[in-house]
Formats: sequence, C-alpha cells, structure tokens
Amino acid sequence: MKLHTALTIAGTDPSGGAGIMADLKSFQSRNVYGMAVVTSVVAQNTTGVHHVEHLSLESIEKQLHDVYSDIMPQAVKTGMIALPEMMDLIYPYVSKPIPYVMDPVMIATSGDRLVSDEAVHFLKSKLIPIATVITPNRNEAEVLADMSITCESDITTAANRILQDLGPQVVIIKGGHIGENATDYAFTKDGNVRTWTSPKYDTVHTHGTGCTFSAVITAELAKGRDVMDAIGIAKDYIALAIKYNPALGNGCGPVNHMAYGLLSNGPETMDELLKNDERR
Ligand SMILES: Nc1ncnc2c1ncn2[C@@H]1O[C@H](COP(=O)(O)OP(=O)(O)O)[C@@H](O)[C@H]1O
Ligand SMILES: Cc1ncc(COP(=O)(O)OP(=O)(O)O)c(N)n1
Repeated sequence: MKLHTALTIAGTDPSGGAGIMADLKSFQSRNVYGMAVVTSVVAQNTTGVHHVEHLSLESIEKQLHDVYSDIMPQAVKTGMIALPEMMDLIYPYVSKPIPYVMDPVMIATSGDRLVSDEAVHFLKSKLIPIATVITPNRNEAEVLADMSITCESDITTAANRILQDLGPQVVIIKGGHIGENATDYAFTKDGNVRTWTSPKYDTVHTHGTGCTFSAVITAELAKGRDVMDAIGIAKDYIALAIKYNPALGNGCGPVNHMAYGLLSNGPETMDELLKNDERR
C-alpha cells in the first residue's frame, strides 16, 4: 500500500491538543503518513503553557536530515519555530519543491507567547515569501500586516498587504476570533478570494484548532489536492472537531479528530455512533 507522506516541524504538547501531537493526529485521520521534527519541548495543557525548552540546532538539523535523507515528505508544515536561528536552519528544507504550509504561530490561545520578536521578523522576511499557504489568525494577521483588524474590509486590506509585501501564494485569515460566525477568508496572489463559514460553536474547547486546520490542509496538499479544495476539507474537519469536542481537561480542551471521519458522510450524530460502538 502506497501512502502519501507529510512532515510537521513544530513544538510539542504533552496533553495532546496542539503542536506536533495535533498535527500527527490530523495527518493520520486524513490517511496520510505523518512525520515530525521537534523544535521545542513545551510543557502545556488545557490550562496554559508552563515551561518551554528549545532543542539545540544540532538536534533539529539531525532530525531534518534523517527525515529528508530517507522518506521525502510530499508536503511540509511549520508551526512553533521560536528562534530566528531555527528558521535559518529550516529554510533550505522548506524551500524544496513541495507544498509548504506555514502556521505563523506566535501566541497560544492561553495568551502565552510562543516565539520571540526577532523570530517574527525572520518569519516575515524569509519563510513567508516561500510559503504555499499561510494561516494567520486575527492577532497574527495584525502583526504580519501591521494594522488592527476589526471588520471584514480590514481583513481584505490586511490580506492584500501580506500578499504584496511578504509574498506567499495564498493567505488564509482565520475567523475564530473575528465575527459572529466562524468565517475563514482565503486570498490568492492572482487575485482570487474565497470564504468558508461554519457556525461559531459556543465552547472554550478550541485548543489546537489552528494547528489542526493547517495540518489537514497539509495532508490534503500531500495527496496532490488543489489548495482551495484542501481548505474546504480542513474547514469541515475543524467545524466537526470543535462541535464534537470531548470536553477534556480543566481549561480550554482539545478537539475531536475522529468526528470528521465518522460523520462527514452520514447523518448520524456522535452520540448515536458512540452507542453503536458500545453495543459491538
Ligand atoms: N468556536 C468556533 N466554532 C467554529 N469554528 C471555530 C471556532 N473557533 C475557531 N474556529 C475555526 O477553527 C480554525 C482555527 O481558527 P482560529 O481559532 O482563528 O485560529 P487559532 O487556533 O490559530 O487561534 C478556523 O477554521 C476557525 O474558523
Ligand atoms: C507547541 C504549540 N504549537 C502551537 C500552539 C498554538 O496552537 P493553536 O492551534 O494556534 O491554538 P491554541 O493551542 O493556541 O488554541 C501551541 N499551543 N503549542
């Protein structure tokens, strides 16, 4: 059996909700063989980030070498890359001719900063220009476009600034923190604009939504799917994953990576599915 392959380069979350753990769950759910290079070991859970330890450049380089010299990924994504030196190291790997999805992770939902100011500068000048897709949330888009975003026309202005000044192929400004619905906006370098909307679920359990959304896009690009179709699948996946979140932990809990696979083709609810499962 030939499987498509995808790589994530990011930080960890021992509680399994965000970072590399969310990425690998997303790849697996989309039937893609997942690989992972760890940049930083983060002690975090649903209540916040409690400790961060960056791996040495030597360790990151050796991990990258061992992946790329053996199993070539068909798409790659980056998440938490905390330091400019790490970005410098990663640059030649993500500039290979495969789709590159960049989640410009800066701050966790808990409010904890995950990358340094210098790293943000490097992200803008070096990594974003070579990205196929970037997926900023509202705060990240504000930093990248150097403006505040309060309404739909601000989203268009910010996206155009990011496309023109920083040069990715596609920018998706995610709507988890803007507006009454969860509307995501994709703008392409050649002037196309598309939106995807789902209800905004009234829940605190959205830990790792950005990681999951960008990882599903990466998995679909690894299969050779068109970018817009990949975003559509990621949007349906994340909406169901949030709607059927397992309400774990004492704070902002993780999403449900089984929901899309179980529910996207049928009318059943998650409760009915679980009942059927218990009877088996
Ligand atoms: N409460 C919610 N209900 C439905 N979709 C949501 C909700 N919160 C976030 N999303 C979706 O999850 C994805 C991640 O968005 P966002 O929360 O803005 O990013 P981040 O996790 O990076 O802050 C987007 O597709 C967004 O529309
Ligand atoms: C190691 C690590 N990487 C990224 C994040 C941020 O995750 P994200 O999906 O943007 O959403 P929240 O977890 O902030 O809700 C993280 N927490 N840890």
